[in-house]
Amino acid sequence: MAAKPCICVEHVSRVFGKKKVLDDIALAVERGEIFGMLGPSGAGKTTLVKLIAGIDQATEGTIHVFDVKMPHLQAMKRIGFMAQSDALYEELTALENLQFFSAIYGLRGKRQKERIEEVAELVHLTEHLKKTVHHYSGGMKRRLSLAASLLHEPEVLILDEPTVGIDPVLRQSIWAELERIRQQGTTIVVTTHVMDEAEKCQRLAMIRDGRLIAVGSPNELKEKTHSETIEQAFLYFGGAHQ
Ligand SMILES: Nc1ncnc2c1ncn2[C@@H]1O[C@H](COP(=O)(O)OP(=O)(O)OP(=O)(O)O)[C@@H](O)[C@H]1O
Repeated sequence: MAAKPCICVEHVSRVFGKKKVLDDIALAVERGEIFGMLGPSGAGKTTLVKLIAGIDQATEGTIHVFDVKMPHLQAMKRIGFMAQSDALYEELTALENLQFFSAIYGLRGKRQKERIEEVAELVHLTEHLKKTVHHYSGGMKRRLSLAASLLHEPEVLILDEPTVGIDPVLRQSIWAELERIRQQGTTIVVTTHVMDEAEKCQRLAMIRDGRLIAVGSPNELKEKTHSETIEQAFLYFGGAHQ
């Protein structure tokens, strides 16, 4: 029997006022895959990942993570979430921020120190930990947010545009790291606008105007549409061929 999906989204809609931002979304994310969500600005990607992370609630439909109906506090402790806007304390140093977040996740003493060193190294911020976040560049804040989401080694990692404002070299090393933690069994959901990042995902969901227009591996999506690039495939599914 096939293993149950790690994340199961069934008939999910989200309405804000009169606007249906997500419309009848159904998808399943397998354990240990990097699952990308691709779509233009305003498509509904952030809204969907917030529902999966349990920080917002669907108007209709259900979301299960680890077989638990979201939102659920215990399940949320096993999830790492990196929001699009950095939720950092600007007046504190980077180190104090990481200490604060690790305390929330229940990391203390030696383990806390070790994890802070590991995640800081990973995002190349070791030399800058004593700086006040207020003095950080946009890219440094993104890297610090990513480090914070990794502190407690979550089983599911949800990243909303993690590499915006990050230079290409560091972007590559962050993706190499995501691949490494995936191989250790972490399930990763990531939203992106960047086509070469989409290629690095095991599977992709293409989202437009709150609807799921296609799901599959990058190769499947390209083959199905006789496209050479993910961008062409997206345009095809979005109706550009009609
Ligand atoms: N709290 C809210 N109240 C009202 N409308 C909202 C709210 N949150 C999101 N929306 C609307 O929902 C739509 C989808 O937004 P969302 O941020 O999910 O898109 P996105 O695909 O993540 O875009 P981007 O790539 O620019 O981040 C937008 O039209 C947005 O204005």
